[in-house]
Amino acid sequence: MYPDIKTPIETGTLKVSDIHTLYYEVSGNKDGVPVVFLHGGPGGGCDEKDRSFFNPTKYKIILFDQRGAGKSTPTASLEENTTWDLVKDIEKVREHFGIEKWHVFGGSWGSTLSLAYAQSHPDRVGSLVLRGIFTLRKSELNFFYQNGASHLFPEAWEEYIAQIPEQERSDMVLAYHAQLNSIDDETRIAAAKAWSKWEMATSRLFVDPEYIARATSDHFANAFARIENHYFVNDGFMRDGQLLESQEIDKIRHIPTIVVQGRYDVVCPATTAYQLKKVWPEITLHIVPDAGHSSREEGIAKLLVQATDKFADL
Ligand SMILES: CNCC(=O)c1nnc(C(C)(C)C)o1
Repeated sequence: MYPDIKTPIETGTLKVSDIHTLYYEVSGNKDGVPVVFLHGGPGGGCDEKDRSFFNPTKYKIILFDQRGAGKSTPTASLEENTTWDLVKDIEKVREHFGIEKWHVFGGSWGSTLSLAYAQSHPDRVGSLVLRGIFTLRKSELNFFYQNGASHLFPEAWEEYIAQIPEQERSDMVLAYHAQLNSIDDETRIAAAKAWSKWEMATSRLFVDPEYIARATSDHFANAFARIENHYFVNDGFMRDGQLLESQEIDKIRHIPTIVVQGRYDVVCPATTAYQLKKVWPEITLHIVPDAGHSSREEGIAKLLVQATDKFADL
């Protein structure tokens, strides 16, 4: 990855609805090739290291926290917070900067949102760099939150289900929804930490205690868990498999696209990236043999930077 960028060249806020105001920042070259970074979760917010996937001399690097995430306000708000609200927000950010067309970069939920945005506004997307493909199908949610990843991380799974009474464990996403929306603060925070810890404990090939520690900060866990769960109980506000439908892919087939996928990604397993390649053979798909889900895994980060370097000169 490129060296850390500790200070953006510009930060600001953008009011996008009666309720929501987004935090954004610009790094790199203010007159450079524009790229927008779409973070994961949903609800995960941006991290300063996300600036380093891009050559700062070539790119105008635009990061923003999606509704309710990171520094956007109100924190963890679920009102007017849907996939299609976020797609409209991306257009509002683009128009705010007076950009005609930009590159789009997203991993995990960020890949979901990148696909939804590109299929809604294909003429605004110069290229796509995607990581850990997630299309929010019921089968994907079932694998990670009900019966799949649980067989690979039994210790972390035991902690995740301990939060839920046995009689409610047949639908973990729904059971967590009740606790994440409880009127009792303690219940809400405990559920948010347990939900977030499950994801952070399974996001890397080698479990990273520091990475997990981030999940247990109240502010992060609250937004991450509540917003993720809200989207999942609503099936991402999409038809099951919508983003992979051939008529949807036809809208973006022409867009240069590179996908980087960890072989041992248990959060967003490689099967979805493979399905995307089957329906969209024009994409370049890299499956990294020694990586899990995180964009910071060495093999994944290296190929992501190779991809952004390639597209900078498009
Ligand atoms: C199912 N959600 C996976 C996702 O989008 C995601 N995983 N980790 C993240 C952060 C890096 C933003 C914490 O997002």
